[in-house]
Amino acid sequence: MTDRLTIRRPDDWHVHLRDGAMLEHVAPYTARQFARAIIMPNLSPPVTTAEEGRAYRDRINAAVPAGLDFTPLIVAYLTDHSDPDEMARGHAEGVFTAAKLYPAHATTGSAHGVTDIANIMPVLERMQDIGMPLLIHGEVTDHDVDIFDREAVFIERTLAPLVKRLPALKIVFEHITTAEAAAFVAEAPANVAATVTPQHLHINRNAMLVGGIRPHAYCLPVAKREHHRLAVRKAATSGSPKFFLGTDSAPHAVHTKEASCGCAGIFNAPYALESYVTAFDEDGALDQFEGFASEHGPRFYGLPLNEQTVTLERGETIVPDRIGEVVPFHAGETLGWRLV
Ligand SMILES: NC(=O)N[C@@H](CC(=O)O)C(=O)O
Ligand SMILES: [Zn+2]
Ligand SMILES: [Zn+2]
Repeated sequence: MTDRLTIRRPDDWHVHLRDGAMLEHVAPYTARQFARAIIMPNLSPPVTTAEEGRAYRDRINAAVPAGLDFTPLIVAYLTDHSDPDEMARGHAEGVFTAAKLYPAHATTGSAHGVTDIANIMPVLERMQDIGMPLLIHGEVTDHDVDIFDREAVFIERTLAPLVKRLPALKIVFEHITTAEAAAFVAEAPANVAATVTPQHLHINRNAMLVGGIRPHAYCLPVAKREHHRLAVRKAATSGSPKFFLGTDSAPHAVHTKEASCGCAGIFNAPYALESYVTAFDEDGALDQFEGFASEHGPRFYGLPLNEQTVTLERGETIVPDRIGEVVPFHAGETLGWRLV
């Protein structure tokens, strides 16, 4: 039995650090574990220009405690009015690592998102030409589609046609939650990959709804049935280079979650590595953890692997009920691994 695991320092390929006081509060948790992170741009207002991206990067760097080695990778928020030249300029100047497609009104902070993918086709064509990755919140927003089906329907209606139309575009299907998504990505060409969150490895929809409604288990895409959780877990622990770590840590103040209309998002940053490694351990896949956490992501993005290491060991991690104004994922639980 492995009791200690030393791996290359991981990166988080999908995280919400927010802005202002929340940024100050949450950035240290991400920076102490991860060397780099893809920072989601769904601020209000969203990060749409290279100039806004640069200013946001400065604010993030100022919020990271001195002595922590951490590089934020900034992402452009695509709107119906995004300009191919502005995207290409931001990418060439090293501000925008990627661009994010939020279907309008699909999730938190997506009101300025794209109403029809046809509106951004010139931008996507340019991104394909310059090798700039497209990150996707993959859910349709049609009112006649059940919330539990929105990811699978997105594959049929939007993602599969997009991959056909722009076969060389680098695409990350973010925070996958279904067997359909895991299968689609596994069978797609090498330029299509996916991130997987800790919550979608650990919980199914019962966690949200059994014994009372549990707002801190609510995020988007919403957790699905158990067979979907198992399929996502199998993909993550398979060793396939198409699946990599992206926490989707999405902090919301407790009063905005525990409300008649609560916000979507789970704050998992503080114990992200302990949470992931627990799932890999349960599946007898500790030997696949370094690939998932530290190698597949940088290889997909064309970035160097980190040279520093981190060590995880078997031992108790007690997750507190609250961290400031935010309830963390696994609140009140004890995890069987700790970050040394
Ligand atoms: N995942 C979530 O439930 N919420 C995210 C947005 C997102 O990633 O969809 C947020 O910004 O709060
Ligand atoms: Zn999302
Ligand atoms: Zn997210």
